[in-house]
Amino acid sequence: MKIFEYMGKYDYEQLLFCQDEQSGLKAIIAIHDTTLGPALGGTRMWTYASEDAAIEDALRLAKGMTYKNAAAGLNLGGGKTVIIGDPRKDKNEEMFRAFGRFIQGLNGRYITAEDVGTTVEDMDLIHEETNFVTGISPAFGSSGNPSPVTAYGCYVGMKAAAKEAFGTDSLEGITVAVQGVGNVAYAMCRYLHEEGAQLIVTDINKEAVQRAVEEFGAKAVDPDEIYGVDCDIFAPCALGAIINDETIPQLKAKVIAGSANNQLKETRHGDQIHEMGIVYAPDYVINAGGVINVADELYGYNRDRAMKKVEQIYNSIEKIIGISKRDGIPTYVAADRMAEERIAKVSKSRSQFLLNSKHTLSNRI
Ligand SMILES: NC(=O)c1ccc[n+]([C@@H]2O[C@H](COP(=O)([O-])OP(=O)(O)OC[C@H]3O[C@@H](n4cnc5c(N)ncnc54)[C@H](O)[C@@H]3O)[C@@H](O)[C@H]2O)c1
Ligand SMILES: CC(C)C[C@H](N)C(=O)O
Repeated sequence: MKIFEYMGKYDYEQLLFCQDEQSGLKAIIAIHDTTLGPALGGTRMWTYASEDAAIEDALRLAKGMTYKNAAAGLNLGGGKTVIIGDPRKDKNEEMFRAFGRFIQGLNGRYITAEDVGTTVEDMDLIHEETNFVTGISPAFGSSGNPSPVTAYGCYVGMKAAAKEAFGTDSLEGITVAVQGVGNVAYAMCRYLHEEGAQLIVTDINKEAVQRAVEEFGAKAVDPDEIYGVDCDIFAPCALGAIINDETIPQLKAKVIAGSANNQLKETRHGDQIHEMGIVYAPDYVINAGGVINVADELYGYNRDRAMKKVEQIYNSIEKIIGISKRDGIPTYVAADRMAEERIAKVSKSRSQFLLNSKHTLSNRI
């Protein structure tokens, strides 16, 4: 991979490779943009097919966090970490403590939290070495696992998208096909079930499927079948790049609204679903509940305040659909514009000179 070429193309600030022989830590921290503030983004632990695949994932996810944080109105930039390894077998205390020390070395440029493959317990270990970590245990006055809050944000965002497609935001009697019933989707399915939606689920983890079948009366299908099932809403809640050339022709849903990051394999796939009349809730807008929740820790965690902000995801999705219709552009473009405009405006307002302790004039203060 031509790393500098890629970083230059999308204007990344920094990419760090962190290695600790004793614990087996191999981590890649990507910082995309810190115009709005320190980069906040989770740590993913995953068995990547190659080092290049891990680097690309870290970079793509970090950029997504820049847009997510900007669109959510947070004063935070975008970054992400991937740890190469199997979260079921390769974790140990030393690994997360070593990782915490690397984060501490960045002196606040990057703040981490949970993502796929990492847990509150892992964040607590990182917290032994640095304060630049969120999503730690409620025992520390923190917000804990972000997934249930992400799920709530997805649920309200899905309702806003449904209103556009079906004329009502009630999900009663609506059929939702859910890909991946892990931490976020399990909690999201509970909201959907309570509102009377019919669920079709799939997961590569049979126990996760069984739980959804037993608790929510969901119908189970094989992983390859989920794209083509008869449904009103498709909710991608596993990994990225699942809106692609193979899956789009199979889709019967009128709405795509789910928690997965980087759902569009390429931007042209966003154009394609727009032309098909599918209402797409942009991934980083609908799944911002978790980051909104953990970011509140930076001010001293207040759950009511955080949940009020998460409720706003409904309005954000409505606004983006409005811009998309007004300007005749796909929703993913409308969301990108919203985020980019905010970053550009803040960048401009911060361009004036401000004296700090390092400047030659500082002894005149
Ligand atoms: N956890 C959060 O707060 C949060 C916030 C924002 C975005 N997200 C994104 O939402 C997605 C889900 O996150 P999560 O925390 O629930 O992760 P998770 O690991 O708990 O759940 C993902 C589920 O998807 C399943 N899966 C993986 N590949 C699959 C496939 N090919 N077909 C079907 N199922 C498959 C896994 O077995 C797992 O059960 C991820 O893309 C994550 O980045 C999560
Ligand atoms: C900060 C975390 C809650 C990040 C989360 N995994 C996301 O992708 O938004």
